[in-house]
Amino acid sequence: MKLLTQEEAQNVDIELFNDYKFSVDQLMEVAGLSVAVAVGKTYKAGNVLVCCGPGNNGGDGLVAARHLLLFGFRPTIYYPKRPNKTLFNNLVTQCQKMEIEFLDGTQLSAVTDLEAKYDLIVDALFGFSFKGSPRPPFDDVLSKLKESRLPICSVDVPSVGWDVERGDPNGIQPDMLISLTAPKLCARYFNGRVHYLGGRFVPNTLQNKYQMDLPPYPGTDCVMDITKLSKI
Ligand SMILES: NC(=O)C1=CN([C@@H]2O[C@H](COP(=O)(O)OP(=O)(O)OC[C@H]3O[C@@H](n4cnc5c(N)ncnc54)[C@H](O)[C@@H]3O)[C@@H](O)[C@H]2O)[C@H](O)CC1
Ligand SMILES: [K+]
Repeated sequence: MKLLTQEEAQNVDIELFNDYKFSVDQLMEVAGLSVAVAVGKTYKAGNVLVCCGPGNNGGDGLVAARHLLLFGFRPTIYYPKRPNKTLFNNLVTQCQKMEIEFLDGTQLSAVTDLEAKYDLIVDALFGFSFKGSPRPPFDDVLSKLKESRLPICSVDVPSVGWDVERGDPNGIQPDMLISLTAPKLCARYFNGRVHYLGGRFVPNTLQNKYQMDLPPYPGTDCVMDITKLSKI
C-alpha cells in the first residue's frame, strides 16, 4: 500500500472538490462516520473526549462525536478554536441539539481530571495540513495528551507533535490510527495497537491516478483493519 506525502494528500483533496465536485460536507460525513465505526469496533462504549482542531480534521471529529453518541458512547467535545463558517457552525449546532456537552474555555483541565472523567480521547486536532510546532492553546493540549495514560485514537494523522511525513518520536503515541482516503507517510512510525482505513469515497479513477493500491474493503464496510498490512 502506498503512503501519501503531504502534498499528494492535499492534491487528492483538491481534485475531489474541484474536479469531482464533491462538497466538503459530503466527504466529512463519510470520514467522521468511519472514525466512529472504527472506534465502536475497537473500544467499549464509554466516556470519550473528542478534541477538535480549527480545520477539517476538527470537522471530522464533530461528525464522529454525533455518530458515537448514536452508537451508545458518551462524547464530550473540546473545540477551543472555532472557524466562523457555516459548515462548522452547523456541525456545532447539530451536536448541541443532540445534547453533546462542549467544554468551556480554551484550556483543557489537568491530566488527572481527564483520566478520571474519560475512557478514551479522540484526537481530531490536525490532519494533513498541520505544519511546524503547535501554537497555543494546542501546545498545552499536546503536552496533556502526551502525559495522560488514556488511549488516544488519532483521526488521519497523529496530530499533536507529529510531522505529516516524518512522524515525531517525542509526540503522542496513539493507541489507534484511522487513516482517511489512504495512509500518509507518517503512518510508517505508528506503533499503536490498531490501524484502520476509512473514508471509502475515493473514486477508482483517482485511486489509479495516485497509484494508491488500496486493499479491497470487505463487502459494504466503510472501514477496514489494516494493522497487519501496514506493519509489513
Ligand atoms: N480528502 C480527504 O481525505 C478528506 C479529509 N478530510 C479531513 O481534513 C483534514 C485536512 O483538513 P485541513 O482543513 O486541510 O487541515 P487540518 O485540519 O489539518 O488543519 C488546518 C488548520 O490547522 C491550523 N494549523 C496548521 N498548523 C498549525 C500549528 N502548527 N499550530 C496551530 N494551528 C495550526 C491551520 O491554520 C488550519 O486552521 C484531513 O486530514 C482529514 O481529516 C475531510 O474531512 C474530508 C476530505
Ligand atoms: K488528528
